[in-house]
Amino acid sequence: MEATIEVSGLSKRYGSTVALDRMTFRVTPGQVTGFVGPNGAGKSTTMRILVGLDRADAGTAKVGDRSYHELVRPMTTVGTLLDAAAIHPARTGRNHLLWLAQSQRIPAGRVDELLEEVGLAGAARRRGGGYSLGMRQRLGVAAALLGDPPILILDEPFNGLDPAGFVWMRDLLRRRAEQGRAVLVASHLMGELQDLAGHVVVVAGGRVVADAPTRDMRDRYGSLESAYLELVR
Ligand SMILES: Nc1ncnc2c1ncn2[C@@H]1O[C@H](COP(=O)(O)OP(=O)(O)OP(=O)(O)O)[C@@H](O)[C@H]1O
Repeated sequence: MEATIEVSGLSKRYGSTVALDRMTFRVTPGQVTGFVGPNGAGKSTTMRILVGLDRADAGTAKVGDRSYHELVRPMTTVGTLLDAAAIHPARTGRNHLLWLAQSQRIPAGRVDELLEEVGLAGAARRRGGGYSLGMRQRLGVAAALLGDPPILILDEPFNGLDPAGFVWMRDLLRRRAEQGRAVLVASHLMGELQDLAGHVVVVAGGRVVADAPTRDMRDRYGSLESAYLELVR
């Protein structure tokens, strides 16, 4: 299986709202790809469709050459962080991960390994409902990494993290990309992405307006932020 994400001619409407309008791009392994665009541009909708949480009206969305529904143990192909708040408030962080691991036949030992890696070992036996936003985010990352997937799809992974958390997240994403994984990161943090992402897909109004190496955008516009502001005007 090739660690790629492929979105082709993806269209989606919610009533009279056009969320996606023939969205098309490809994410290749070995680098972080930034996914940027104004509020409502269609980033989350694209990601939700990629991981089977929503259905497109037209077009295809593939992870590792397959649509999400065709994956037998999806968490071993694609790790997702879309909504960090999506944890059962009464369940402990550790039980949340254990339950996910069990559903995918992932060894339980992996859970404690990951709790350690995301810095939640000390809070693992506390209820998720009492977690701060940053702690939920860390738990969400642990869930995404559980199946050691070659593809990661993360929506605003820096949300709620403290400064040390930023450094940690940056290193984690960079390392995963260097290992040859495909890493798609939606974010509004242009400064962060300028350093982290090798490639950027800019979207507006449900379609791609630019798809280029970050270096090219920086060379042409001075910074990723200037490129963004120019491109989505
Ligand atoms: N479940 C839904 N019902 C109705 N409209 C929706 C739904 N989900 C998304 N939309 C609409 O689709 C469009 C794209 O939204 P989407 O959440 O994908 O944007 P986004 O790029 O992720 O924005 P943000 O940067 O604010 O997260 C918006 O106009 C939004 O209002």
